[in-house]
Amino acid sequence: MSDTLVSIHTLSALDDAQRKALLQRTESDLSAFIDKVNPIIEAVRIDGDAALADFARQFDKAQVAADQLRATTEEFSAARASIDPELITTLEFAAGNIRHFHEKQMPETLVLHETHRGVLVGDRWNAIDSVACYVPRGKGSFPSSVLMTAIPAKVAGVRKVVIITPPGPDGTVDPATLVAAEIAGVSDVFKCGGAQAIAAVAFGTQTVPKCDKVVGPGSPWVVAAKKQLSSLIDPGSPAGPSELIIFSDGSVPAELVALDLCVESEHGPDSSVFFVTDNADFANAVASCVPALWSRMGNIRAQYSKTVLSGPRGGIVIARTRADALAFVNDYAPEHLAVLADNAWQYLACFEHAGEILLGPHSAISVANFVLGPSHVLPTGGAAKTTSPLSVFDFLKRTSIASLSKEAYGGFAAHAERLARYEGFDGHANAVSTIRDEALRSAAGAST
Ligand SMILES: NC(=O)c1ccc[n+]([C@@H]2O[C@H](COP(=O)([O-])OP(=O)(O)OC[C@H]3O[C@@H](n4cnc5c(N)ncnc54)[C@H](O)[C@@H]3O)[C@@H](O)[C@H]2O)c1
Ligand SMILES: N[C@H](CO)Cc1c[nH]c[nH+]1
Ligand SMILES: [Zn+2]
Repeated sequence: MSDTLVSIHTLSALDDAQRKALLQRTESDLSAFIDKVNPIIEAVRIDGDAALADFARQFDKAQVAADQLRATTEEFSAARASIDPELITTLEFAAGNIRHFHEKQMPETLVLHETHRGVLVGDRWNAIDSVACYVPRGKGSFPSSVLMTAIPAKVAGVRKVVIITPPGPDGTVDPATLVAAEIAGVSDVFKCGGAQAIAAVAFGTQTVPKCDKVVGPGSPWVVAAKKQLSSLIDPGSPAGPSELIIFSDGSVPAELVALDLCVESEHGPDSSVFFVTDNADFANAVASCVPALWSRMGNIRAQYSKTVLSGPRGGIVIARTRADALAFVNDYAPEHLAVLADNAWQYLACFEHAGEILLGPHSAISVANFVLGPSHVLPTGGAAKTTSPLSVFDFLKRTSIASLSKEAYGGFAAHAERLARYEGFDGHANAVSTIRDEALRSAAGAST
């Protein structure tokens, strides 16, 4: 049994600075990563594929020749042949649910409202041209992230969807990642990861195409590179190290909370995972269940989980009152929020900021991570205060559409002219003055 203890943070005992520190994530201060990714970005800009091959050797311990960065059709076939057919069935099950959820999310292509007689205003939605989906492979492989990024992009209608993912030491892409790409309908998979992969799709290299946007989760190296390259490529919302807050009033077994604490904390030492409650006895019961669960995990995963749950970015937060507990969760704005309570729906209105809210003891975080339907790519680092989960809307943009009839025009032109004159724009004003009326009249006369 482990002698590591789960951190207990008593909210009422913290001063402002300590409470603020509890809200910090690894990605709250990226300066150390930014210093290191800048030369990587520059090398890819100058040397393209050759730099990608060098960095694969350096960071992924992989031998990938500069002219072999693209996964071949033979590699796709070999990947399919090498994995358990039941895993393929599961990937297809997940893909079906993800596709279904995102198809339901699609807006009407053209939405128009008649705000005055003869005045039509509205929105037209259409897809962006190209997107790169980053699929991590540092502390594990993530075929689920292929499905969670590429399927919403395809449903939205993006013409060019590519995948960038670090090669393994044998120089190939993780086989389930390739099969997931095939299931998602993506055939362009490139063997590059980390900051260098983000630079590759931002600049374009001899092999990797320049893309309009990059989405997908990643380590702080990836998040830092997205930030540095945001003037060249749309970096989407940050999806950095995984985060989870579990809220419970104590109406479920303590072991359930402990099980879920071990979910996102096993991603890596840079994750952030808390159980927040106002029930101190229940908190202690949860803390005492966790070590037995660590002993049922592999060494590396248990070590990551211990590091997170016994450190400053994890453990149990005990609030004096229910309102204090809920306020802490909203200040934190977690990526995932699990509400483990018998009557979980009663708390929904209390939570304003979270990437995802899972209600009730059967809405398991692991089900949502892998197969439920909504994307597991969610805003981290507090970005859930202003941004949303990855969805079809990340791959769509709106254009305002408007049309005025001849009859409606008159009711608007004089007002427009008045404001134009006030703002000092003669050209604008003339274009809706009697000069336009005369031009329109003479055009009408010419056509009769
Ligand atoms: N927020 C979300 O939606 C979401 C979803 C899934 C996963 N995640 C998170 O994604 C992350 C995945 O991280 P990962 O490490 O497994 O894979 P990763 O692919 O993001 O990172 C590995 C890459 O980082 C680069 N790297 C490693 N060490 C480096 C160094 N010293 N200098 C420069 N570059 C270096 C290498 O290029 C390597 O290929 C995890 O933190 C996980 O929690 C988040
Ligand atoms: N928890 C991740 C999102 O934060 C998703 C994931 C994929 N695999 C395991 N977990
Ligand atoms: Zn996870």
